[in-house]
Amino acid sequence: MAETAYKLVLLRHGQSDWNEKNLFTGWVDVPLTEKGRAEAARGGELLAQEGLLPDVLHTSLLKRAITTANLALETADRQWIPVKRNWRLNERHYGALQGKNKAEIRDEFGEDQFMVWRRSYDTAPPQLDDSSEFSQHGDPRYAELGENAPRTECLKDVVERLLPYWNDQVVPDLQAGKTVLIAAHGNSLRALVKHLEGISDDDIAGLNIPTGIPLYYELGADLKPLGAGRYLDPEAAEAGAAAVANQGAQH
Ligand SMILES: O=C(O)[C@@H](CO)OP(=O)(O)O
Repeated sequence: MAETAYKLVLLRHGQSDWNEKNLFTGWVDVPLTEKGRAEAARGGELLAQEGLLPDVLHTSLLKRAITTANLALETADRQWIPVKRNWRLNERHYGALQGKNKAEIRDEFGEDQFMVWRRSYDTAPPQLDDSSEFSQHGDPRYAELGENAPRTECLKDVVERLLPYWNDQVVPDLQAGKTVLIAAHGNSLRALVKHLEGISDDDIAGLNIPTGIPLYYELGADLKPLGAGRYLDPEAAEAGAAAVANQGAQH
């Protein structure tokens, strides 16, 4: 008998305005660039070519993920599928770094501190003040969070807030035999991949997720990957991940 194989596709949004400008973004709701829109459409093309047609979509509450999913599904002719959106799929809240240039932060604080803030598992950047122009304080989409809305997060915080959504909302869709598309972000997807693949707290620092390229997993009945995750365009994914890793060096 064939092994159970749940089908899961992870898609980081295409290039955003602030990816292009090399700014820490987090929960700031920035749009895609034209390049990002093209990446998203190409992502949909890859899904269609592979016959990986999503039955249900889960997105964050941020327009770069929402637009990416819309464009990909339009290309794959799957605009009609049901959609669930949740803040638990949002990018990591980048605290006081939101809106700051990555290369300038690296220059000002040094490579070590920069890497701790950017890729350590359990050290969050300083909190973002509610009065900052880059704060989400008072944003109606986070009303349900009240005073518990994050003002900064480390990756560990993201794992902790993401897993209840994974278990309660995504897993039932997989178990119902649906091909699930999750359109989200560099760090919320790093958190999910860490969980799925059992990557250690140290090793996750070296994992970077490229923009706009579907990452496909087959999961067994125990919800663990049956093999390695597979990017539908592996060459572009390798180049894209290297570009993400290198962002602090780009002036
Ligand atoms: O700025 C951000 O929100 C994220 C993703 O773009 O950046 P990083 O890859 O540096 O964690």
